[in-house]
Amino acid sequence: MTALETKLQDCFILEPKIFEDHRGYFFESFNQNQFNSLTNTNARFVQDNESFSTKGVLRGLHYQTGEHAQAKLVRVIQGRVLDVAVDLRAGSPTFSQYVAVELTETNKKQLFIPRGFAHGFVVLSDTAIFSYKCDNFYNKESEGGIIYNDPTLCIDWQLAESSLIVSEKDLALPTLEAAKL
Ligand SMILES: Cc1cn([C@H]2C[C@H](O)[C@@H](COP(=O)(O)OP(=O)(O)O[C@H]3O[C@H](C)C(=O)[C@H](O)[C@H]3O)O2)c(=O)[nH]c1=O
Repeated sequence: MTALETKLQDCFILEPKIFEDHRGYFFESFNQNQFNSLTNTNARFVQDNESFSTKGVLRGLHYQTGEHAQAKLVRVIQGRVLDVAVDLRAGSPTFSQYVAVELTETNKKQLFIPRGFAHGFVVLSDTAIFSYKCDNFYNKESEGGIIYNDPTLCIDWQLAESSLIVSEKDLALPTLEAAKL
């Protein structure tokens, strides 16, 4: 496993070591010791999530507030997504900046998104299975979010707006300016 810190402090791209042979492949998708030493955090994940989406589905930008904030370690098991993490940490020198990383079944890259970030992704392949670990439990009452096409963030989702599939809930999310962070 290797880790590369992005321009957003504490947000890392992780690349596992893949062992391939005539049968197929094997890799450790998560190793607590390696994760801790590579990211210099000791996030302890307590919940795993999985979602299936078709092309153009955009989920996000989501976060949980306060003591229910979640750090996430995200990856793609099948397909190809553009994954986006937005720095919303109070006082951060990179506040409102984002990183966008293609996570695919082929590159097997993972993105570690610290607490205090908003997260979202758009599906670039026909379908995608998205799997991620959270270091805090789901808490519906503390759910927050930013509208995906926020004019301040100016995120390039790579797909035409007309091809995006967004839930009613996500379409109703506030702008960064209006959000209660
Ligand atoms: C997140 C979550 C949801 N749910 C229930 C609540 C709804 O009845 C249903 C679908 O939830 P939602 O529409 O919020 O799912 P996504 O739009 O995929 O939300 C996720 O997408 C972005 C990309 C994220 O990073 C978050 O983890 C999460 O907000 O699952 C649960 O029971 N537990 C959970 O942890």
